[in-house]
Amino acid sequence: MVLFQLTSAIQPFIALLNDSVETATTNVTHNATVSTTPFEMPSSFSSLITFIYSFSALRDYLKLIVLGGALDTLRRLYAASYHGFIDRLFVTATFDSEDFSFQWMMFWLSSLPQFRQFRDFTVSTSSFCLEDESLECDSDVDEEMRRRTRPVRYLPSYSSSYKMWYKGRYMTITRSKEESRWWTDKSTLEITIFTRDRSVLDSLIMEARQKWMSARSDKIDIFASEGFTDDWKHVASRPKRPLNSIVLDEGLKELVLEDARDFLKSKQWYADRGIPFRRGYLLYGAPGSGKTSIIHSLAGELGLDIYIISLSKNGLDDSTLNSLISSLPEQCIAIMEDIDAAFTHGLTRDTAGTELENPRNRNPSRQGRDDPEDRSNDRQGQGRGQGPGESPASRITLSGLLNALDGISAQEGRLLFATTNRYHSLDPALTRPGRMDLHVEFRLASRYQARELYERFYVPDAPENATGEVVKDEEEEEDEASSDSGYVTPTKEDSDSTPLVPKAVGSDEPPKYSGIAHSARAPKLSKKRIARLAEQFCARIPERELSMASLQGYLMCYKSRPFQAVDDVERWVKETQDAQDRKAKAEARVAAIRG
Ligand SMILES: Nc1ncnc2c1ncn2[C@@H]1O[C@H](COP(=O)(O)OP(=O)(O)OP(=O)(O)O)[C@@H](O)[C@H]1O
Repeated sequence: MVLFQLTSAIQPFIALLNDSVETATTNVTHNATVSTTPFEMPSSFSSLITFIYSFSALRDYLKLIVLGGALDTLRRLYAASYHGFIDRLFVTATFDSEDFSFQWMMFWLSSLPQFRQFRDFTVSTSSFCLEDESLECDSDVDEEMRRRTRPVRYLPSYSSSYKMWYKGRYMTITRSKEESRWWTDKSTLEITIFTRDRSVLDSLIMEARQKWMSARSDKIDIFASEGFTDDWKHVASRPKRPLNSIVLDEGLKELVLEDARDFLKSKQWYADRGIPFRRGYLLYGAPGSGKTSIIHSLAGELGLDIYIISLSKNGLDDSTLNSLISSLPEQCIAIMEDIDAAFTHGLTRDTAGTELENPRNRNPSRQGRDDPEDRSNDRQGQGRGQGPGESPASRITLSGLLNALDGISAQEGRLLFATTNRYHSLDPALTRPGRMDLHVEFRLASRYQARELYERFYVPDAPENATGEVVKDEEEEEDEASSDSGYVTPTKEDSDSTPLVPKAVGSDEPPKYSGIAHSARAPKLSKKRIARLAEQFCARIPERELSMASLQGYLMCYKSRPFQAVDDVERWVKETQDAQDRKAKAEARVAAIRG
């Protein structure tokens, strides 16, 4: 039946062929009488085969196909046995540029002395180019150039394969770019070592990791998500912030640090009791009081990386959030800043399923207070610059967030830090123990904090005697008090023309000081003297009215003028209070108009 259909199908073509052969023959013989027999349609399968086989060219094609197939099979067999053989002799590892290990390997490679002997490189200033070992000629580069440009490194190029010896073993390194993914810069690094012992590869990776870690021992790595994907991306490296640079009420930072340290050591304790090995910290209180700063500082202190979870990120939904939290590494610090901002409508679990709106149009004068008006505004979808009808950017629901925090797939071993300026607007389900275990309040600056901040601000850079004190006699200090380091604040005109023109005491000619650091221009005071000034400074600061950030901002204007900072602080406090009053009155008027 099939054969019948086949033959009927090709019949028109054979007829066509007959016609064309007849026509061609007629043309070629120029009217000569030539008998041309038309093709006869084969009536059975065997006669079809015989018919096809009667063409000599087809016979040759068939032979070619069989021969080609045999050759290709032989080639494949050879390749398979060759790779099998090679696989037994070599250990091969591939590092993907989207994985962190790629950075270790690139950094390690570029610092190998034998790597420098090659002749073909890619020159790079990317983030894994750390400053400890860059170009050999870098020593000739002056300080300013160093500051203004990124360090340069030689990395493996895409076009070459590098052959070298590692601990007596032959090794090849090939870097290749993934051409199919034109929208990314994804590349891979393949390292093949001539050994049957996989521990050689282990030790190579450990060495690369160690080198990377020690080069970055003073830095913390920060990761963030891209919103639509559940991948973590390395976004920055920041120098560690010493914990003592943050001034809080006595014992507060020690409490958080000890709690975190204790948690990290207690995995077994949690396992024995069947308690999920996770810890959540809720840092709440006034804006600019050090919540974010202490998290960064703790990360440095505990040697953990920071993973920023931005709930208001465009495109983030419950399932992406869940995957993001599940894919956190076992020991890390996850931060959710301004967690209240995600709940623009004062969302509670009853409204779970409601999508959250784009946050962050905070009113600073209200932050840090439990303001009922704030919450009512929020419920109406106002007060953050987003109308009730506007489309949400983030699609997180409260139940989605709660599940992500302590659901079945939530990562174990992580420390979660959430910050908020509006503690009381948070849903109790979010703040309950198990999700937020330790609640820490950050208040506006006390006099104690103001004094500590002042002392740290003017602490001498380098100790000049054995006890670490910069010793000055009182007379010298009095001179400094009268001149306050001999520099004046620039006027608008000054700053328009030159960055800052200092005036030497008793001289009409302003000396050029280009490149002189503030610390060099500041008077060198003894610790005792600084302590006395700090006492005067803090006595003029009202208790719990100003934020630490604003005090820091004030002192920044007096970097090299500690005496003037004390003299002017009273006026500044008064002006700040007046400004706050004016703002409060304006807000009250707006509220009254709104009814
Ligand atoms: N307690 C503090 N000790 C030292 N510096 C502080 C302190 N609080 C704030 N600062 C300084 O103020 C700035 C802002 O601090 P930070 O971002 O940590 O405040 P925050 O409480 O997180 O503010 P927000 O709630 O607005 O996010 C930082 O530069 C920090 O150095």
